[in-house]
Amino acid sequence: MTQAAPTTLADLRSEIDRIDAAMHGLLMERSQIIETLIAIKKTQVSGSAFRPGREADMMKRLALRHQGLLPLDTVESIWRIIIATFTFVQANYSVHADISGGDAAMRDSARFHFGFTVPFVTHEDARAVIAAVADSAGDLGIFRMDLGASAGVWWRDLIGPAQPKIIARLPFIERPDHPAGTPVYCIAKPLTDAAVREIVLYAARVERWSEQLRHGLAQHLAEVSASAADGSHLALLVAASGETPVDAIRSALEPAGLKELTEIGSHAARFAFKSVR
Ligand SMILES: C=C(O[C@@H]1C=C(C(=O)O)C=C[C@H]1O)C(=O)O
Repeated sequence: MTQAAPTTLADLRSEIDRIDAAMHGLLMERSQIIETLIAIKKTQVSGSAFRPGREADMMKRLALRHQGLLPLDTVESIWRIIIATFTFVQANYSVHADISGGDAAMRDSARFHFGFTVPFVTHEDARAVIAAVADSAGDLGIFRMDLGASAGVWWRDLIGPAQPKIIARLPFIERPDHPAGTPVYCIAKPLTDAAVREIVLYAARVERWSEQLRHGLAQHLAEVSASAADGSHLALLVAASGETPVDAIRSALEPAGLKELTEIGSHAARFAFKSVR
Protein backbone atom coordinates (compact mmCIF):
# COMPACT_ATOMS: atom_id res chain seq x y z
CA MET A 1 0.00 0.00 0.00
CA THR A 2 1.40 3.37 -0.96
CA GLN A 3 1.28 6.02 1.69
CA ALA A 4 0.57 9.67 0.91
CA ALA A 5 3.70 11.76 1.34
CA PRO A 6 3.57 13.77 4.56
CA THR A 7 2.37 17.32 3.90
CA THR A 8 5.21 19.78 4.22
CA LEU A 9 5.06 23.47 5.04
CA ALA A 10 6.20 24.17 1.48
CA ASP A 11 3.28 22.09 0.13
CA LEU A 12 0.78 23.98 2.26
CA ARG A 13 2.25 27.31 1.18
CA SER A 14 2.00 26.38 -2.46
CA GLU A 15 -1.68 25.48 -1.85
CA ILE A 16 -2.19 28.93 -0.31
CA ASP A 17 -0.43 30.56 -3.28
CA ARG A 18 -2.69 28.64 -5.68
CA ILE A 19 -5.82 29.76 -3.81
CA ASP A 20 -4.62 33.39 -3.58
CA ALA A 21 -3.93 33.52 -7.31
CA ALA A 22 -7.37 32.04 -8.01
CA MET A 23 -9.10 34.55 -5.69
CA HIS A 24 -7.22 37.44 -7.28
CA GLY A 25 -8.12 36.10 -10.74
CA LEU A 26 -11.79 35.91 -9.73
CA LEU A 27 -11.74 39.50 -8.44
CA MET A 28 -10.26 40.71 -11.72
CA GLU A 29 -12.87 38.67 -13.60
CA ARG A 30 -15.59 40.27 -11.42
CA SER A 31 -14.28 43.71 -12.38
CA GLN A 32 -14.53 42.90 -16.10
CA ILE A 33 -18.31 42.63 -15.72
CA ILE A 34 -18.51 46.25 -14.55
CA GLU A 35 -18.04 47.87 -17.96
CA THR A 36 -21.10 46.14 -19.39
CA LEU A 37 -22.98 46.69 -16.15
CA ILE A 38 -22.43 50.47 -16.38
CA ALA A 39 -24.07 50.51 -19.80
CA ILE A 40 -27.02 48.38 -18.64
CA LYS A 41 -27.62 50.35 -15.40
CA LYS A 42 -27.20 53.74 -17.12
CA THR A 43 -25.30 54.82 -14.02
CA GLN A 44 -24.01 58.01 -15.63
CA VAL A 45 -27.60 59.22 -16.05
CA SER A 46 -28.81 58.39 -12.54
CA GLY A 47 -25.56 59.58 -10.89
CA SER A 48 -25.34 56.77 -8.36
CA ALA A 49 -24.54 53.10 -8.90
CA PHE A 50 -25.52 52.19 -5.31
CA ARG A 51 -28.23 49.47 -5.11
CA PRO A 52 -28.86 49.05 -1.38
CA GLY A 53 -31.54 46.34 -1.72
CA ARG A 54 -29.24 44.14 -3.77
CA GLU A 55 -26.38 44.77 -1.30
CA ALA A 56 -28.51 43.92 1.74
CA ASP A 57 -29.57 40.69 0.05
CA MET A 58 -25.96 39.78 -0.84
CA MET A 59 -24.78 40.44 2.72
CA LYS A 60 -27.60 38.33 4.15
CA ARG A 61 -26.79 35.37 1.89
CA LEU A 62 -23.10 35.72 2.76
CA ALA A 63 -23.84 35.52 6.51
CA LEU A 64 -26.20 32.56 6.05
CA ARG A 65 -23.74 30.43 4.07
CA HIS A 66 -20.65 31.31 6.12
CA GLN A 67 -19.04 28.61 8.24
CA GLY A 68 -15.66 27.51 9.54
CA LEU A 69 -12.73 29.14 11.31
CA LEU A 70 -12.72 32.48 9.54
CA PRO A 71 -14.63 35.10 11.58
CA LEU A 72 -17.79 36.47 9.96
CA ASP A 73 -16.43 39.99 10.74
CA THR A 74 -13.58 39.37 8.30
CA VAL A 75 -15.75 37.97 5.53
CA GLU A 76 -18.30 40.76 5.96
CA SER A 77 -15.63 43.49 5.83
CA ILE A 78 -13.95 41.94 2.76
CA TRP A 79 -17.27 41.82 0.88
CA ARG A 80 -18.28 45.29 1.96
CA ILE A 81 -15.00 46.59 0.50
CA ILE A 82 -15.48 44.58 -2.70
CA ILE A 83 -19.05 45.82 -3.20
CA ALA A 84 -18.38 49.45 -2.21
CA THR A 85 -15.29 49.63 -4.42
CA PHE A 86 -17.05 48.04 -7.38
CA THR A 87 -19.79 50.64 -6.93
CA PHE A 88 -17.07 53.33 -6.79
CA VAL A 89 -15.47 52.25 -10.07
CA GLN A 90 -18.90 52.43 -11.76
CA ALA A 91 -19.34 56.03 -10.62
CA ASN A 92 -16.93 57.72 -8.18
CA TYR A 93 -18.48 58.88 -4.92
CA SER A 94 -17.46 60.10 -1.46
CA VAL A 95 -18.96 59.28 1.92
CA HIS A 96 -19.86 62.37 3.99
CA ALA A 97 -20.18 61.78 7.72
CA ASP A 98 -21.78 63.76 10.50
CA ILE A 99 -19.16 63.52 13.28
CA SER A 100 -21.07 65.63 15.83
CA GLY A 101 -21.41 62.45 17.94
CA GLY A 102 -17.66 61.64 17.63
CA ASP A 103 -15.32 60.90 14.75
CA ALA A 104 -14.04 57.42 15.68
CA ALA A 105 -17.29 55.47 15.43
CA MET A 106 -18.26 57.14 12.13
CA ARG A 107 -14.82 56.56 10.64
CA ASP A 108 -14.92 52.89 11.70
CA SER A 109 -18.37 52.55 10.16
CA ALA A 110 -17.37 54.25 6.88
CA ARG A 111 -14.13 52.31 6.53
CA PHE A 112 -15.82 49.00 7.34
CA HIS A 113 -18.70 49.55 4.91
CA PHE A 114 -16.98 51.49 2.12
CA GLY A 115 -13.26 50.73 2.50
CA PHE A 116 -10.35 53.13 1.98
CA THR A 117 -10.60 53.80 -1.76
CA VAL A 118 -13.86 55.70 -1.28
CA PRO A 119 -13.01 59.17 0.18
CA PHE A 120 -14.29 59.88 3.71
CA VAL A 121 -15.31 63.52 4.29
CA THR A 122 -16.23 64.78 7.77
CA HIS A 123 -18.83 67.46 8.60
CA GLU A 124 -19.74 69.03 11.91
CA ASP A 125 -23.47 68.43 11.65
CA ALA A 126 -26.19 66.63 9.73
CA ARG A 127 -27.31 69.68 7.76
CA ALA A 128 -23.84 70.02 6.24
CA VAL A 129 -23.86 66.31 5.29
CA ILE A 130 -27.27 66.60 3.62
CA ALA A 131 -26.15 69.75 1.75
CA ALA A 132 -22.96 68.03 0.54
CA VAL A 133 -24.92 65.02 -0.74
CA ALA A 134 -27.52 67.31 -2.37
CA ASP A 135 -24.73 69.18 -4.20
CA SER A 136 -23.04 66.01 -5.44
CA ALA A 137 -23.77 63.69 -8.36
CA GLY A 138 -23.90 60.45 -6.39
CA ASP A 139 -22.26 60.83 -2.96
CA LEU A 140 -23.48 59.14 0.21
CA GLY A 141 -23.97 60.59 3.69
CA ILE A 142 -24.02 58.80 7.05
CA PHE A 143 -25.45 59.77 10.47
CA ARG A 144 -25.61 57.96 13.78
CA MET A 145 -29.17 56.83 14.42
CA ASP A 146 -28.85 57.62 18.14
CA LEU A 147 -27.88 61.30 17.87
CA GLY A 148 -30.35 62.23 20.62
CA ALA A 149 -32.76 65.13 20.97
CA SER A 150 -29.93 67.69 21.34
CA ALA A 151 -29.05 67.12 17.66
CA GLY A 152 -32.42 68.70 16.79
CA VAL A 153 -34.52 67.75 13.79
CA TRP A 154 -31.53 66.53 11.73
CA TRP A 155 -33.82 64.78 9.22
CA ARG A 156 -35.69 68.00 8.30
CA ASP A 157 -33.61 68.70 5.18
CA LEU A 158 -34.55 65.30 3.75
CA ILE A 159 -38.10 66.60 3.19
CA GLY A 160 -38.89 67.44 -0.44
CA PRO A 161 -38.90 65.42 -3.67
CA ALA A 162 -35.42 66.51 -4.85
CA GLN A 163 -33.79 66.32 -1.39
CA PRO A 164 -31.54 63.37 -0.41
CA LYS A 165 -33.32 60.37 1.09
CA ILE A 166 -32.43 57.59 3.53
CA ILE A 167 -31.49 54.55 1.44
CA ALA A 168 -29.91 52.15 3.92
CA ARG A 169 -29.41 51.31 7.54
CA LEU A 170 -25.97 49.98 8.40
CA PRO A 171 -24.64 47.51 9.34
CA PHE A 172 -26.58 45.25 6.99
CA ILE A 173 -25.84 42.26 9.26
CA GLU A 174 -26.70 43.07 12.87
CA ARG A 175 -25.20 41.29 15.84
CA PRO A 176 -24.24 42.37 19.37
CA ASP A 177 -20.46 42.14 18.89
CA HIS A 178 -20.27 43.76 15.46
CA PRO A 179 -16.83 45.44 15.03
CA ALA A 180 -18.38 48.53 13.37
CA GLY A 181 -21.79 48.18 14.97
CA THR A 182 -22.83 51.82 15.41
CA PRO A 183 -26.27 51.92 13.78
CA VAL A 184 -26.17 54.53 11.01
CA TYR A 185 -28.59 55.82 8.43
CA CYS A 186 -27.15 56.24 4.95
CA ILE A 187 -28.50 58.90 2.58
CA ALA A 188 -28.21 59.54 -1.16
CA LYS A 189 -30.02 61.64 -3.74
CA PRO A 190 -33.38 59.97 -4.51
CA LEU A 191 -32.72 56.58 -6.14
CA THR A 192 -36.15 56.42 -7.86
CA ASP A 193 -36.24 52.89 -9.32
CA ALA A 194 -33.49 51.46 -7.12
CA ALA A 195 -34.88 52.03 -3.62
CA VAL A 196 -35.75 49.05 -1.40
CA ARG A 197 -38.99 49.58 0.54
CA GLU A 198 -39.07 46.93 3.29
CA ILE A 199 -38.94 49.73 5.90
CA VAL A 200 -40.28 53.18 4.96
CA LEU A 201 -39.28 56.34 6.87
CA TYR A 202 -41.47 59.37 7.46
CA ALA A 203 -40.83 62.84 8.85
CA ALA A 204 -43.85 63.78 10.98
CA ARG A 205 -44.73 66.90 12.92
CA VAL A 206 -47.27 66.64 15.74
CA GLU A 207 -48.57 69.08 18.34
CA ARG A 208 -47.57 67.05 21.37
CA TRP A 209 -46.25 63.70 22.57
CA SER A 210 -48.82 61.09 23.59
CA GLU A 211 -48.30 57.51 24.75
CA GLN A 212 -51.28 56.60 22.59
CA LEU A 213 -49.17 57.55 19.60
CA ARG A 214 -46.51 54.91 20.29
CA HIS A 215 -49.20 52.28 20.80
CA GLY A 216 -51.07 53.33 17.64
CA LEU A 217 -47.91 53.15 15.57
CA ALA A 218 -46.94 49.74 17.00
CA GLN A 219 -50.31 48.35 15.90
CA HIS A 220 -49.31 49.23 12.34
CA LEU A 221 -45.74 47.85 12.58
CA ALA A 222 -44.29 51.32 12.99
CA GLU A 223 -42.17 53.04 15.64
CA VAL A 224 -40.60 56.40 16.50
CA SER A 225 -36.94 56.18 15.50
CA ALA A 226 -36.02 59.73 16.64
CA SER A 227 -37.80 62.78 18.04
CA ALA A 228 -36.89 66.40 18.75
CA ALA A 229 -38.61 69.66 19.63
CA ASP A 230 -39.55 71.72 16.58
CA GLY A 231 -40.63 75.16 17.79
CA SER A 232 -43.86 74.58 19.69
CA HIS A 233 -44.32 71.24 17.93
CA LEU A 234 -42.67 67.84 18.12
CA ALA A 235 -40.84 66.40 15.11
CA LEU A 236 -40.72 62.62 14.73
CA LEU A 237 -38.78 60.28 12.51
CA VAL A 238 -41.12 57.31 12.07
CA ALA A 239 -39.95 53.93 10.73
CA ALA A 240 -42.74 51.71 9.40
CA SER A 241 -43.05 48.39 7.61
CA GLY A 242 -43.27 48.94 3.85
CA GLU A 243 -46.54 46.99 3.96
CA THR A 244 -48.21 49.63 6.16
CA PRO A 245 -50.27 52.08 4.11
CA VAL A 246 -49.45 55.75 4.73
CA ASP A 247 -53.08 56.34 5.81
CA ALA A 248 -52.60 53.95 8.73
CA ILE A 249 -49.59 55.97 9.90
CA ARG A 250 -51.61 59.15 9.48
CA SER A 251 -54.48 57.78 11.62
CA ALA A 252 -52.05 56.61 14.32
CA LEU A 253 -50.55 60.13 14.54
CA GLU A 254 -53.86 62.02 14.28
CA PRO A 255 -54.61 61.88 18.08
CA ALA A 256 -51.30 63.73 18.74
CA GLY A 257 -52.37 66.59 16.46
CA LEU A 258 -50.70 65.68 13.18
CA LYS A 259 -49.47 68.70 11.18
CA GLU A 260 -47.26 67.15 8.54
CA LEU A 261 -46.30 63.69 7.27
CA THR A 262 -43.74 63.22 4.50
CA GLU A 263 -41.81 60.20 3.27
CA ILE A 264 -38.04 60.68 3.65
CA GLY A 265 -36.64 57.34 2.53
CA SER A 266 -36.69 53.60 2.88
CA HIS A 267 -34.31 50.73 3.52
CA ALA A 268 -34.01 46.95 3.75
CA ALA A 269 -35.43 45.10 6.76
CA ARG A 270 -32.98 44.46 9.58
CA PHE A 271 -31.19 41.14 9.41
CA ALA A 272 -30.16 40.00 12.86
CA PHE A 273 -27.53 37.27 12.75
CA LYS A 274 -27.16 34.73 15.54
CA SER A 275 -23.98 32.74 15.55
CA VAL A 276 -24.58 28.99 15.83
CA ARG A 277 -21.19 28.41 17.46
C1 LIG B 1 -22.66 45.61 -9.32
C2 LIG B 1 -23.69 46.41 -9.01
O1 LIG B 1 -23.53 47.71 -8.48
C3 LIG B 1 -23.22 47.92 -7.11
C4 LIG B 1 -22.16 46.99 -6.71
C5 LIG B 1 -22.49 45.72 -6.29
C6 LIG B 1 -21.45 44.63 -6.29
O2 LIG B 1 -20.27 44.92 -6.48
O3 LIG B 1 -21.82 43.45 -6.15
C7 LIG B 1 -23.80 45.46 -5.85
C8 LIG B 1 -24.78 46.41 -5.87
C9 LIG B 1 -24.51 47.80 -6.31
O4 LIG B 1 -24.54 48.66 -5.21
C10 LIG B 1 -25.08 45.96 -9.22
O5 LIG B 1 -25.98 46.81 -9.29
O6 LIG B 1 -25.28 44.74 -9.35
